[in-house]
Amino acid sequence: MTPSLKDLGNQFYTKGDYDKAIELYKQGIQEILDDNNIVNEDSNNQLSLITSNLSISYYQLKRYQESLEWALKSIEYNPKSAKPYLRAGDAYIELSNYKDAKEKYLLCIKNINTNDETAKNLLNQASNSLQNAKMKQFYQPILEGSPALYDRVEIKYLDSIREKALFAKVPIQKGEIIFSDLPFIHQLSVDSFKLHHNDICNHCIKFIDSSAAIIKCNNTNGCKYQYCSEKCKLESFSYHNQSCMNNSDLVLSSNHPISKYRAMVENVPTSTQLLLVESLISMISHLLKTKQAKNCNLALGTITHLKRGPLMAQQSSFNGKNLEDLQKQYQPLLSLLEDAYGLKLKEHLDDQLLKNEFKKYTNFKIIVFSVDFYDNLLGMINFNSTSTVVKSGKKIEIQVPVTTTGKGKKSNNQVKTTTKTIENSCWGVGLFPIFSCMNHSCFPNVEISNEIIDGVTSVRMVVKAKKNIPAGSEILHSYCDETLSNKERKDILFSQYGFKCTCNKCSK
Ligand SMILES: C[S@@+](CC[C@H](N)C(=O)[O-])C[C@H]1O[C@@H](n2cnc3c(N)ncnc32)[C@H](O)[C@@H]1O
Repeated sequence: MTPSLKDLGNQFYTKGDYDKAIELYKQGIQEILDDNNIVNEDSNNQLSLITSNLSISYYQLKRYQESLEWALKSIEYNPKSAKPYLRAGDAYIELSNYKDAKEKYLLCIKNINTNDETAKNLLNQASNSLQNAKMKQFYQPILEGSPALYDRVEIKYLDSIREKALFAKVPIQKGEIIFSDLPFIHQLSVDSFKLHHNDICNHCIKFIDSSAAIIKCNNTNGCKYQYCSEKCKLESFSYHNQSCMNNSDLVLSSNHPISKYRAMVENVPTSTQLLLVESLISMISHLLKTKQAKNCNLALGTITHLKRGPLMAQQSSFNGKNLEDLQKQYQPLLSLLEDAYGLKLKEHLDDQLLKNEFKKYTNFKIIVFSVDFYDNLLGMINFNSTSTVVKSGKKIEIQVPVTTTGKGKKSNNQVKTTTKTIENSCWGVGLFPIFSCMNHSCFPNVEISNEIIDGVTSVRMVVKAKKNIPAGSEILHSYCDETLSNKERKDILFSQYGFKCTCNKCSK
């Protein structure tokens, strides 16, 4: 049996000769049309298959408009076939039309009506592509909005395990800065705030020169927040507004729920993360009250797209702790946040949009004060946040305790102090929109820091190539110290980030 023109085309397609494949597919179409004066279902099905192949051939040649046109033709010939919708969706993605891509992927999924291996693969491909379209619809405007920062990277959805990932769009040389990212929200550590609130901008964490003008927070009633510019003051409004200006007694009153919350978290190892949760809840509440967002997710903006999951459930599966006990531990903190930032029925909830945010449970609590939401915020911070170190460039002297243990069984410990010279720096934790799309590798190809140029640091996260990175490669950094043992890395990655690393180094 002589092979059909379609089969011949397929042979050239497999060899990567797409031009020749296109030529043969087009001849094949003509042959079917010439042979079939009367259009019937069989010829239409054949035409749908061959035009779908034409679409993918043009796609391979990066001729996306033609790829789309042939995919749409293929759909016309057989609207019940699933694959042409996938082809059309893929072409729409390349043409930056994410809305139509989403629609076509959904139609592809809807049209899959068998359960064999090919159908399962197609379903998997279409589901991943649908996620990719949704993700791109959100991230592409951010990347394109700041080309100076982000024009060397792109974000793609990989699969249901690793989800989003960051890729190099161009070849990158070792040592080059690939991109840098400003935090969506940032929290200074308790110690850094105590030590530095007088010499930094509370929003951008820049050390302010003693001769420069300092802009104070509007609240004259004791708030220690200060800024280096009106812009920083304005930008901090969404998260600082409620914890300060609406509560003029806050700083003075130790009975205020916010003061109590801060006092409760002050000495726990994750204090900075728990303070960041407070800032996030403050921000969500502010945006809901001022009707700038319809619901918590919209209030979270960019952060909505960060990887989330319940941290307590993660921890209980890691160390066998009882989930309910863990949740009970957090309940007092949550109640304080609700007292401080809760929406009041009469004052704020006359609006249908906000009513939709109500928990259907008791007492008209809104979802933001449910333990599940709090847990998801903790998970989101755990999976995505990164520490920042901003240095002033100067050294300072601090007193550190020296503990001397006297002789004898019941001797008293005498605490003496000694002077230590340290680099004057501020520690914090931030959530970064693009940076947080980067996956982990135990063989990272980038290193991260807060240093833009020699010795000058800021709260901006700077991602530098550790090796040459070819265009199209995934950009990966290590979530833990790569020199740790396999077991140590495995434990950190699972307990903190919720995944089991499958790289060659970990599988040894
Ligand atoms: C900062 S996010 C990275 C972006 C993430 N892929 C997403 O879609 O948002 C961290 C999360 O990504 C996933 N992840 C990162 N690296 C991974 C890897 N090598 N293998 C499996 N999952 C990984 C884990 O779920 C982790 O908690």
